[in-house]
Formats: sequence, C-alpha cells, structure tokens
Amino acid sequence: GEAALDAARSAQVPDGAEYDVIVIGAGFAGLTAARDLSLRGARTLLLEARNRIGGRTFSTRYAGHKIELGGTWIHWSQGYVWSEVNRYGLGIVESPGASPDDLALLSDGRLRKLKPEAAFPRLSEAMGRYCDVDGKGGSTIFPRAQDPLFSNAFMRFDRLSLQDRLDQLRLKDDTRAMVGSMLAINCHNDPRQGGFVDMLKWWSLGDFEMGRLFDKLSRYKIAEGTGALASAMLGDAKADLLLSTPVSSVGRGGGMAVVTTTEGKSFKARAVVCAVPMNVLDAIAFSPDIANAKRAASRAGHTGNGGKFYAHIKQKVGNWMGMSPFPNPITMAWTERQRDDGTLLVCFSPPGKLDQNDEEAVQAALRGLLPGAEVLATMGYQWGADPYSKGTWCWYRPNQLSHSFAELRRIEGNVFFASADSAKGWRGFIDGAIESGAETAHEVIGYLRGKA
Ligand SMILES: Cc1cc2nc3c(=O)[nH]c(=O)nc-3n(C[C@H](O)[C@H](O)[C@H](O)COP(=O)(O)OP(=O)(O)OC[C@H]3O[C@@H](n4cnc5c(N)ncnc54)[C@H](O)[C@@H]3O)c2cc1C
Repeated sequence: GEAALDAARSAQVPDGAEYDVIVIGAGFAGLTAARDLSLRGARTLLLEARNRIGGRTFSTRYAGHKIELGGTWIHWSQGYVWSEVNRYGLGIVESPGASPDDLALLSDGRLRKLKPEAAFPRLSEAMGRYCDVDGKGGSTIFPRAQDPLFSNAFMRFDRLSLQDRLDQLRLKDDTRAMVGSMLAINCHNDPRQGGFVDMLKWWSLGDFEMGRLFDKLSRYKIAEGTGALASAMLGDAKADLLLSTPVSSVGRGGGMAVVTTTEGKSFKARAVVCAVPMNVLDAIAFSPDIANAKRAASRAGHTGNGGKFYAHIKQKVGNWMGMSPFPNPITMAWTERQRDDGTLLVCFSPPGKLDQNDEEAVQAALRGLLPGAEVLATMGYQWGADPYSKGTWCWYRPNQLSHSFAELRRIEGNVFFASADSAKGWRGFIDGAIESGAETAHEVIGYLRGKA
C-alpha cells in the first residue's frame, strides 16, 4: 500500500544525497516553491511529514460528495491562486449556504429567526463601523491590501484584540451577536485572543465592504477540489518528493545545509526553503539557531485553532445559515449541500468547545441553532491536534503584525521561509501560500545564481 510506495520512493534518494534546494513541507507554499525552483533548473528535494501533499488543505469524499476538510474557498481577486486554477484548467462551483434564505441567530440563550435581506445590511453597516477607526471606513489603515507594511497607520491599533474593539462600540444586541459570530469565525478562536488589525487587513482585502469580503471568503470553491490543484502543481514539478518524512533538524555552514529527518537520514543542499506552518516551526532544531523572534512567534502561535466539520442532519433546512458569538460551541454554520436524505452543513467551532467527531455533542450544539436537529453523521479533521499544523488558518494575535511578521519572513543564511502564515496579501489563505512560495523560489534562484 501507501507505506510500501513511500519506502520505494525513499530508497531512490540515498542518505547523504545532495541537491540545490531542499523544500520542507508540501502544502501550497512548499509545492509552489518546489515547482518554480525545479522548473528553473534547481535540483530540488521536497520533504513532507505526512503521507499526503496539500498540508492544511485536504480534499476527500463523504457520502458521495467531494468535501474539503481544510482550506476551501478561493476567489478570482486572489490573483495567485486564480492564476494557478486557470493555468491547470480547473473550474469553480458555488457554496449555496454562502447566500442563505434563512438565518438563525443565537445569543444569550435566545434564538432568533431572521431574514438575511434584513439582517445582512445591518451586519454590513455594523462591520463598517467596527472597521471605521479613521473616519474613512478604515481605508487608510491598510491602503494597499497586498503590502501590509506600506503604511504604519496600523501600529496604533495593533495592541487591541478583536474584543477590545467590539467593546468600544455600542451595538444593538442582535447586531452585536452577528458581529461577534463573524469575529469568532475569522480568528477561529476567542475574539479576546485575535488581533484587531487583522480584521482591518481582511477589510482592505475585501474592498472595505462586507458583501464583497464574504464572497471572497466563503462562496467559490475549486470544482475538482483543492487536491486537484495540489496534484497538478506537483505533476509539473521536477522535484523528488519524500512523503512520511518529518524533518527534525537543519544545520548550516560553509554554504551548505544539512537537513535531517526524524528517522535519522540526512540530505544536503545549497539552500533550504522551510515551508512549515508558523505554529509548528518551533519543533525543528536549527544550528545555528534561528532568531528568537521566530521561535517566540511560533510558541505564541497564531489564533486559528478551532474546528471545521461537516454535519449531516436528517432535516431539510434549505439554504440556511446559523450564527452565534463566542463562546457558543458553533459560532457559524451553513448549508453546504441539500440532499435527498437531509442536509449537509458545514460548521465552525472555537478551540476546546466541541469535539467535532462526537455526534451527540455536535447534535446538542446544533440544536441551539436548529431546534430538533438530528445528526446522522459528522466528519472533521483535528487540525489543532496534528503536530504538523497545530492550528487552522493564520490570524495574528495583538502585536504579532508589528513584532513577528517581518521576523518570520527573514532569511537566515541559506535558509528561506515560506508560508501562508507570513504572506503579504492573503495571509492565512491558499492564495497567500502560493504568493509566498513563488516569491521565495525567486529569491532562492537569485541566491543560487549569486553563489554560482
Ligand atoms: C479548516 C481550515 C479551513 C480553511 N479555509 C480556507 C479557505 O476557505 N480558503 C483559503 O484560502 N484558506 C483556507 N484555509 C487556510 C489555508 O488552507 C492555509 O493558509 C494554506 O493551505 C497553508 O499553506 P502552507 O503551505 O503555508 O502551509 P500548510 O498547508 O500547513 O503546509 C505545510 C506543510 O508542512 C508540513 N510539515 C510540517 N512540519 C514538518 C516537518 N517537521 N517536516 C516536514 N514537513 C512538515 C505539513 O505536513 C504540511 O504539509 C483553511 C485552513 C483550515 C485548516
């Protein structure tokens, strides 16, 4: 089976083998870097800890449907991923629940049924106020969405949490609950943990408008699945790939780097691209060590760390959406697919509030939003418990943009760092991973040429 395949591949790359570049991690950042480097003539080895590529994206099937356990939605305004989707001839499909017919709002134990056409304009208006820290709709804080440090206007707000900012506003109860739900899902955690400026950053990426931001976040997905895109990119790469090969250490000196796996194999290269998530970088030993600022950022971690799961319920609820602020165990859920035998919902929960594979617990939580809901099955992946992600999408804590962002990106000798978690534009997204991988590959090519 798969283990035998891995062993066969591994045998083709002998201990001590030498490359131009070793890329650590086969998520979209690492895949992009490995493809671009190898297509530009660098002999490239790609080392991946898991027995699959794709990292925090994971296409699979559930009851006859393609589902995404990790990163899912993309948009044509996300130029890096859109260019890849086009290049490889893939298409998009729409998630119906992103534009629901019915909205359920749970707050303070009270359930309200709202009509989206009445409620969403209020949410948009409230999010506009939430982001309007400059009397200009927030537009002067990140005036260039793809270049977060272009202006230092954000620094004044970087110490605030999402909750701090919410507490500055007087919002009516149900409007506050809707905003609270948005903040909880965006930082995928307690809004006391998430930094406020990342909301301003998303606001800029969303053209300072809620409806447009929502479309970019949760409406369109790759028809063939994110796995099809990852495979297409790997198929183009002329790199050697070893799966099930976690890296434990990186040593460097004399213009070379030695990358050692947990099984004790070592490979050599002139440069390394470390494309592992920010939250797990600290697990790798470096000698000489990487900057303490990188380690500190990794230990603190970004906040994205909750559950995303699918719940198949018996009821046919149509195009439905549920919202609830933290600490509700389900802060947002919507119809992903209407089925003959019920509805497939996609649900998001904050860390530690719900065991997403416990059907009874999920049913109890869902009943807060959908009284009487009967859960037939649930399916989700525990990204927070996986040692190779320790979290979901990147959302910075207060002060991480000021203190960690540039540090995470900083090259250390011949070791380069690529990740969605330190991308300039769509940080925390598939698009940001590709941006980072492409940019890093170009830097490495320049470095190798300079040394040649
Ligand atoms: C539940 C969930 C929902 C999301 N929703 C969206 C969405 O709708 N749209 C969107 O654009 N983005 C979304 N994201 C975010 C997006 O998936 C990620 O930002 C992006 O895929 C990260 O890419 P990456 O290459 O930077 O990191 P990763 O994909 O995490 O890749 C890093 C790779 O490094 C490997 N690795 C780690 N440690 C080691 C080691 N020691 N040795 C070797 N390999 C190692 C990992 O196994 C992994 O394969 C979501 C993420 C999650 C988890």
